[in-house]
Amino acid sequence: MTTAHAATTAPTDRAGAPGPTLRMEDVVLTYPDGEGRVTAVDHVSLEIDRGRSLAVTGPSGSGKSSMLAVAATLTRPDSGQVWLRTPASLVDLAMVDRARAAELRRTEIGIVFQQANLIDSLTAREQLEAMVWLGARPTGRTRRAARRRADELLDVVGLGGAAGRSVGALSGGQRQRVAVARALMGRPSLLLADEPTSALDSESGEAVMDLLLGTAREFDVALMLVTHDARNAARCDAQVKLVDGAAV
Ligand SMILES: Nc1ncnc2c1ncn2[C@@H]1O[C@H](COP(=O)(O)OP(=O)(O)OP(=O)(O)O)[C@@H](O)[C@H]1O
Repeated sequence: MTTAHAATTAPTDRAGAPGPTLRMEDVVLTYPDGEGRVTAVDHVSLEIDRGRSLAVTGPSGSGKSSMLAVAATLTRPDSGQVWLRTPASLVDLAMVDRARAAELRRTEIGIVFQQANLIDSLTAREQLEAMVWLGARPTGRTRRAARRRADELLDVVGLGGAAGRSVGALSGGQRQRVAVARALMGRPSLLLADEPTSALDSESGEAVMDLLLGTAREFDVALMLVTHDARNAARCDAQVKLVDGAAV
């Protein structure tokens, strides 16, 4: 079994102790396929430390998105452990129920997909603020805090001047930068990005990569990047290549 590392510290098993932010151990994921099952992830292990980045590469159908879906709590693996270490807890994502998974996706796990999936009628700022309303009934204080955080993050992604513009009026690259800002709203420990630049021209794609790698370092977030682009993969601290679901 090969373990891909974007980690510098030894794993330990206590919350609060040093160790990788994400540690996936011997993960297996299968899907129903006619009478039988297809193995999408085949005994894969990997680690990512806070502030570090890991690229998951491999040919089409090799299991990259499935691996990310497991780390995102969107799919539960058949077996294996998926340890997420946050400042407050150490949790096996393979074991959490749907409600806890949804809470973790709001607070500890930021996700960016190929398409930004924004609500066009909202402004960039509202798009980010909506992340907070999903978790709690807004009060005056949480409203002000959400607005402050949204504006800070829009500044970080270079869209401070566009906070009040409808996202439907933004370019593809700008929309993806809003999606990155939205993924950071909950102050996540883990940022997951699935082909975040493949719908963009090379210049916008590079800007989004700069942003993802820069924010991972700056905010001490562990970044998993699914990509088929060798240049993007080479910019990450480490890489794992999947072939037929297995790390090679
Ligand atoms: N919901 C599903 N039901 C059944 N099989 C699936 C499902 N999702 C993925 N698979 C299968 O699992 C395997 C891995 O798919 P996955 O999408 O993870 O690969 P990928 O490397 O991300 O591919 P791509 O680069 O084309 O997006 C493939 O054989 C795929 O057909």
